[in-house]
Amino acid sequence: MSRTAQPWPPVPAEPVIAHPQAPAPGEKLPMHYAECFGCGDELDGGLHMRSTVGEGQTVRAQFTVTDAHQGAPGLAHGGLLACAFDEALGSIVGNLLRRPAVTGRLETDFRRPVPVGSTLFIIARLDGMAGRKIYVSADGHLDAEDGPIAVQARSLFVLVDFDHFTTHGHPQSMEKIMEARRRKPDRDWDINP
Ligand SMILES: CCCCCCCC/C=C\CCCCCCCC(=O)SCCNC(=O)CCNC(=O)[C@H](O)C(C)(C)COP(=O)(O)OP(=O)(O)OC[C@H]1O[C@@H](n2cnc3c(N)ncnc32)[C@H](O)[C@@H]1OP(=O)(O)O
Repeated sequence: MSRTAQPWPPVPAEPVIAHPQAPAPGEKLPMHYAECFGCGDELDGGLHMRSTVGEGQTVRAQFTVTDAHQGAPGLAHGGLLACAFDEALGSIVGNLLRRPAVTGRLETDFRRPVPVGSTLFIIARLDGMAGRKIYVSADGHLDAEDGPIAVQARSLFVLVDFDHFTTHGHPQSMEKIMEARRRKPDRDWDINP
């Protein structure tokens, strides 16, 4: 397989227009679900990722690799690194568009080993949209925002209705999220706008 860059987005795409009430640059993003493996605080072995909105339709997320995240001894498991990118990319779509979406496709390039104890500084960006398809990408820098790039990812998210989660997931878990959001109405989602 060639490492030559393929065109991205892979189809003609429009710029993404952020929601008028999207969080502003500098704003810290809350976890979206306490039991989320990526950002939730109720799972001991989860990634416990935290993110902040950056300038120019970006989100900055950090993932610190622990012993719970190993593949080879002392090194992060590639699947967990992909998970960290899924979280960061889902976070930029969900928070800047404020519409529900799911990952349709996620591709990763692992360029350097990521040791236990290191922190990946992930910068995710919105690259374009075509109908329900949202194209996003991210770079993961090792141990500093300007550190060497260890992992890169490109992803397609597909906008869905809230029914997606109640039909295919656990309606009671969805209710837990909605209840938390009712307590913070400024963070309410546009449902089928
Ligand atoms: C999440 C909680 C929400 C609560 C809100 C709180 C705030 C949250 C804020 C932020 C946090 C978010 C953080 C989360 C991060 C993690 C996200 C995940 O890991 S999501 C789980 C993994 N993903 C799945 O489980 C999807 C499973 N797949 C599906 O359900 C369907 O395949 C789906 C919805 C993706 C598409 O199905 P269709 O029937 O609706 O639509 P069709 O027509 O098939 O696709 C639409 C378009 O997309 C293209 N497409 C779909 N999949 C593609 C693929 N793999 N490659 C290329 N194109 C694809 C198709 O070709 C089509 O394109 P054409 O419109 O015809 O041009």
